[in-house]
Amino acid sequence: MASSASISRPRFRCFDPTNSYPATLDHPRYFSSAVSPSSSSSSSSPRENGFRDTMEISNNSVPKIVTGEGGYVLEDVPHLVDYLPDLPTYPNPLQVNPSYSVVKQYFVNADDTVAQKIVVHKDSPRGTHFRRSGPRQKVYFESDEVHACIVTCGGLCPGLNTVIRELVCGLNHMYHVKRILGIEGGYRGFYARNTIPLTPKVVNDIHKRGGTILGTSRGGHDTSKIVDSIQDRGINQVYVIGGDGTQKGAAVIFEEIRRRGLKVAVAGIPKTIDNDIPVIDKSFGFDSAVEEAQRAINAAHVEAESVENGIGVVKLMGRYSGFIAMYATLASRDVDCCLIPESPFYLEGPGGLYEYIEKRLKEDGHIVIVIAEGAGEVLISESLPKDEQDASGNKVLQDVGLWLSENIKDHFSKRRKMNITLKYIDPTYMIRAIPGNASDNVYCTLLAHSAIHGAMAGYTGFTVGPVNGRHAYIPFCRVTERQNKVVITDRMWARLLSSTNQPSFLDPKVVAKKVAETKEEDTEAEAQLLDGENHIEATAAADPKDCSG
Ligand SMILES: Nc1ncnc2c1ncn2[C@@H]1O[C@H](COP(=O)(O)OP(=O)(O)O)[C@@H](O)[C@H]1O
Ligand SMILES: O=P(O)(O)OC[C@H]1O[C@](O)(COP(=O)(O)O)[C@@H](O)[C@@H]1O
Ligand SMILES: [Mg+2]
Repeated sequence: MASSASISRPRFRCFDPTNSYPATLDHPRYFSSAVSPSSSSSSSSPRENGFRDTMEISNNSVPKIVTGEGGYVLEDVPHLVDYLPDLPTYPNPLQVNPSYSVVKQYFVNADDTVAQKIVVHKDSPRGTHFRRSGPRQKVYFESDEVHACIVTCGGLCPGLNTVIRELVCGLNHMYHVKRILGIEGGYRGFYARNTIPLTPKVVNDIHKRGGTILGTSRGGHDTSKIVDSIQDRGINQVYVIGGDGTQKGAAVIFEEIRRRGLKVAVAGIPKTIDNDIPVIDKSFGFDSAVEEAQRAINAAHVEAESVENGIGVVKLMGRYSGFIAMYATLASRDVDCCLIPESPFYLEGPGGLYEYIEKRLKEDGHIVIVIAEGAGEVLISESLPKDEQDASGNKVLQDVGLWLSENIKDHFSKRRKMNITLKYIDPTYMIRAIPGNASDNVYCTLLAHSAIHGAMAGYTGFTVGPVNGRHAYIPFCRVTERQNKVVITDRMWARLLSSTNQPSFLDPKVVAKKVAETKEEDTEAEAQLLDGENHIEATAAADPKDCSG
């Protein structure tokens, strides 16, 4: 728990192993939840800057938490020296790189951390922070010592190839790394497939293509075989691009590497078209997906308004989180109803979907409905029970768009005896297969560079990503402990409801319950900043979560 800033403590220095000067934080407490500050065995490890007594690092991989005054909390990421204390350091080659050496303050200050919550009240605690990403003065790898590998796992997402390209070019151009391997076909590729040597020439124009040149897969995460392969090949930097499942897999790989005491940095780059990874502002590929979805929505609208009682149904991706559907709806303005997993709906009776469709048909002559693939799960599983999982253990969903379309047709044609024309469009895989758009491509560069700087600086067991617009290193556990979801008691969903004029499908009692639940268990979700909003509540005190379990 965060300590009160008013408690008198000795003044410690916060050790940043990658800068030649010590950082200072007022009254930080460096501890792990499993090992008390006084019992840490690595605290006597010699450090090159001589600050070995200023902090304590656990030998166990538990959250590294620094607390400071005013409810300040730093949720730090692991570093190779946590378990390999005597590693030598080298000057960062960027110091003499003509492109970078002229950049004022190019190197990140050791004290820089990024606040998770930026809307605060006068007396709010300062709250959770993450280590700011970027190049450090010192690195823990010599350029010709680095043997990096890149793997892509899980579903496709626009921008995957751009991240691969930027990792290869960034490693090569900034740090002169020559040995970079592409692992084919996801995690199982470490032990069951060939590798591809990656050079800037090989990846030069792959960002113009959708998919991943490395291939991907679900399942097949065999930790010891993967780490054996890393060890056998002499790989010492592992760049893992993937979603929540992939980041969980990367966390286990990191733990095994740490257990074996290997000098191998593991960096995660979060990939999810669904935008379901928490903490980060948004995921790459999301903007591209929202943009591409406009074409399908537009087609549905054209079809629907060209006929009498035209109904257009568009299914968009979003297994558990309806961000693509919500943002595509807000962007399009042609959508009359958006259905997402987070907001339950019902078909029959007053306030139900059928009633709303009939109203729109009577008033406008047509209606466009966008439905996220995970919406209406309860309804659909009541009528079509199915309990399948994919190789990664994700639930295999039924086609909710088809189910909804059949039900609507049945209701209006057979029961209401209305002459309707319904067109169902499922553009999901067409959307997922496009290359990243311009803004995603720039974003992918920043993610790749953050990951490279972090690994070169000896950080490990981290995911990169922007938090309130500033790129940070986030411990794996923070991005895997829960899923990012649309908060339907938030203003963005209210904006959507007012833009479509659709019913909320919720009665006031359910809304009140949702508000209470949100406050209790999910204050962080409110800090998601896709809409630039941040809701700081009195309950959002600096209380670092122990996500080690
Ligand atoms: N809890 C877990 N522990 C280890 N590996 C996992 C875990 N969950 C998923 N994985 C692995 O991560 C990879 C990608 O996961 P998946 O859920 O398919 O996609 P995504 O990473 O996009 O969520 C798969 O190879 C899967 O075996
Ligand atoms: O058909 P697949 O490859 O299993 O993918 C379907 C799933 O992939 C996604 O696009 C992304 O999921 P992941 O982030 O887990 O890869 C989901 O929206 C969708 O449910
Ligand atoms: Mg996933």
